[in-house]
Amino acid sequence: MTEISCDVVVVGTGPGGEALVPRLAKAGLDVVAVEAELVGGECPYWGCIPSKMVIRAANALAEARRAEQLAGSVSVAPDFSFVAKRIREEATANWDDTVAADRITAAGARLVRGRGRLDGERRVTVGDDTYVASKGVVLNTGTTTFVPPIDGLAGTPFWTNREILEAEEAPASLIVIGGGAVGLEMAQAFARFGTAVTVLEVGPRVLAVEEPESSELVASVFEAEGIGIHAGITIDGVAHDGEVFHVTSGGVTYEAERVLVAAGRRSRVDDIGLDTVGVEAGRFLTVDDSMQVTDGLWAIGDMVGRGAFTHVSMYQSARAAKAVLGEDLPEYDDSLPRVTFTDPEIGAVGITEAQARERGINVRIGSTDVAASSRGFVHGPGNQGFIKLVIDDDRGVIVGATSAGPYGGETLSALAFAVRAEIPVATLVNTVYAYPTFWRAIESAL
Ligand SMILES: Cc1cc2nc3c(=O)[nH]c(=O)nc-3n(C[C@H](O)[C@H](O)[C@H](O)COP(=O)(O)OP(=O)(O)OC[C@H]3O[C@@H](n4cnc5c(N)ncnc54)[C@H](O)[C@@H]3O)c2cc1C
Ligand SMILES: NC(=O)c1ccc[n+]([C@@H]2O[C@H](COP(=O)([O-])OP(=O)(O)OC[C@H]3O[C@@H](n4cnc5c(N)ncnc54)[C@H](O)[C@@H]3O)[C@@H](O)[C@H]2O)c1
Repeated sequence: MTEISCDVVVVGTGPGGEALVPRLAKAGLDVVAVEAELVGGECPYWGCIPSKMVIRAANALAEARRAEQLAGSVSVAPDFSFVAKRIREEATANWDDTVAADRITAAGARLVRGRGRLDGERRVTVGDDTYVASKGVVLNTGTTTFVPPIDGLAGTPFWTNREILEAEEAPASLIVIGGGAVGLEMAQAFARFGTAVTVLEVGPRVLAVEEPESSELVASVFEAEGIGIHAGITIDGVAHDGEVFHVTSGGVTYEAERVLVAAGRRSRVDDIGLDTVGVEAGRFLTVDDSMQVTDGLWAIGDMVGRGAFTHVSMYQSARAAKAVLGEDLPEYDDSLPRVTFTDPEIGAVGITEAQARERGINVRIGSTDVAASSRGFVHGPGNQGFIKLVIDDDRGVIVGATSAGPYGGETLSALAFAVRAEIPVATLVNTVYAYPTFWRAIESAL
């Protein structure tokens, strides 16, 4: 066992860790980055980027089909190989992280390939080496796919987000277990490539973390596109006969060429030696607003349970950098903007109506139908959407908002600033909204 000294060890380089390492190295610290798989984590290789490329391609197909109603006849022949190629050549370099790894070493940090494990305070072991960090350790070990304990599932060749984003062709049929962001985004995108898709969701509604209106909108659009949505069901068993999956639920058997397990994520907190520093993690690792777990130990990203999004991980990375460098930190922004990239996009920020009522807020709701707005009317096919504002009537500010519709994630930006900066509703009402934009619908909702 060799002991190697340094200032900071970053264990896991998801998007936040990947950004943190050069930032600390450029500030003059001796930084060691430990990565078990690919530098950059899930987002660039099996998450955000390739999934959004599939969605971009699928939406182009959907728009081409809509042109039939707007601009004349169009012939669409979906071919998944185009996006499969783009994912290989433009997004992931065939799942090769050389460029990202070089960025780390070029910044003066050391990159150690392997699985890191805490070995007492400020110590991380990788293989035969133990890194002793004078300032401390930052954990960014992320999540893995949660595979629900469904009878028979474990022994089958099911797909996770990784296999579906490595696919070279769209399967003829697909059963999606889980109607959250991963399941819904992939369900619609593959359906637009011609895959027959069925979504099975154990909860009472899909996209349950968002407003009920968002769930209803997505379900109705999906059903109109021929996607089967079954919520409030229990999956009794999964079998694979060598060619076809058989998924049974309440006396019904669904059959498909592929099954995608998109039933949530599990934090990688079990095998990273937290016991050696006296920390017990539940589903997530608890941190304070400076991302500190205990003295000399920080954590960022999905594993801290403050929103499993790349932008959250990056925000926390910047905070952890300041904390490690001993710089002052402003208050934590917990406004949590987020976008589910279905079509229509479901953008949301802050808290939902139900959460506001649970908190005892004197709630006033503003809402409007995007399809009925001037821009929605002009847009025509694919114009479904709504804007919903959750207003704290006592304080006169918006505490949560949903922007669902075409470019709903972009329209969200105005609402994200309104929530974050607590712009008074009176000011928002006394504002000019450009005509005819989608964001002008915010005025109607107000
Ligand atoms: C299909 C899909 C689509 C998504 N789309 C979006 C999106 O559009 N927008 C968005 O904001 N978010 C999206 N997300 C979520 C986003 O990918 C995550 O929030 C983001 O990757 C941040 O994760 P993280 O930094 O916590 O860890 P991860 O990305 O999981 O990275 C953790 C890293 O740590 C490494 N590691 C783990 N254990 C060890 C160890 N012991 N030693 C060394 N290394 C270790 C892993 O190999 C990995 O590289 C998506 C996720 C999925 C699955
Ligand atoms: N656009 C984006 O920003 C984006 C896209 C994808 C993922 N993400 C992030 O990744 C996280 C993980 O996404 P996810 O969709 O895997 O998880 P999720 O937790 O959002 O959704 C999982 C769904 O699976 C359901 N489920 C669980 N067990 C089941 C079972 N046995 N049978 C049927 N359904 C079951 C749950 O009720 C839930 O609705 C998200 O919470 C999000 O933060 C973000």
